[in-house]
Amino acid sequence: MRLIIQPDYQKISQWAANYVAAKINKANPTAEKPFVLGLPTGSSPLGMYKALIDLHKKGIVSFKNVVTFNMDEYVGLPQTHPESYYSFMWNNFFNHIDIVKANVNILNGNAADLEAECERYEAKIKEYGGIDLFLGGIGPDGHIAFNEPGSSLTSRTRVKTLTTDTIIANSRFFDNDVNKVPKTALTVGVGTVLSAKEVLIIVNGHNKARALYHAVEGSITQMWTISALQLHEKGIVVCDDAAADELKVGTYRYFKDIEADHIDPETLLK
Ligand SMILES: N[C@@H]1[C@@H](O)[C@H](O)[C@@H](COP(=O)(O)O)O[C@@H]1O
Repeated sequence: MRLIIQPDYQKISQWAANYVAAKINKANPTAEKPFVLGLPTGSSPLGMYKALIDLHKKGIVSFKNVVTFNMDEYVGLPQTHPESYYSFMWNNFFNHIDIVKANVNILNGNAADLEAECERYEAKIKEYGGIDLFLGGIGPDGHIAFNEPGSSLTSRTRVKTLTTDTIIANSRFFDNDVNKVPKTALTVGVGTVLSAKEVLIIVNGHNKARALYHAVEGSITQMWTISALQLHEKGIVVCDDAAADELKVGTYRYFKDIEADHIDPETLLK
């Protein structure tokens, strides 16, 4: 696992955006062979989306031949609801770049048959030959997508019941009213994320420090589903100093030291 520690949120957002843009450019995608990107919602990736929009506006990256698969979606929330992940993605990212609408894939939380919807999603990812780069954030309890504590580390896309912790955390988007937060969601599995060729996770803020500790220094456990990233060949975590608060000083210095020799993705964009 690579752990990139940056001083603040602005820096991690820019680092992640540069990395994504450099990957897309390197792949030189075409309509026949698009670059397949897995995408998260939440506050963690917002800065990266802004930075990617900026890179697009400067003509540094194009999403024309990029296919996206979102991680998750609430069940039963109308697509047009301002807090649906569909609205989030179009408002915060897709409306501002040159993505082709048909290349955007978001789970349909209003499908008549939710299980069939999940199977369709996995099959479609396979049709594209898998996800090239899966981006993500984590919850304070270490969940990735909506893979709550106790989720199988080999799970695939399915319906999940949200924990009280997640419902409380996400109520900030629903007038702070837990009763307005959907109780279930469709989510890719931990196994779906781990099947991607590469995974990049953004972690910021002190409230994620315990989760980051479990991700980096803890044992692999279903109770902190992000810890499964330790099994991935190419897992990258980009975090800010505040999120690194629970790491051992030695761990912090170790990653700072070995990352010092890595190429800054910004240089790949010039
Ligand atoms: N399903 C999403 C996750 O994908 C996200 O990582 C998490 C953290 O959100 P935030 O980035 O807002 O802290 O929230 C939700 O539960």
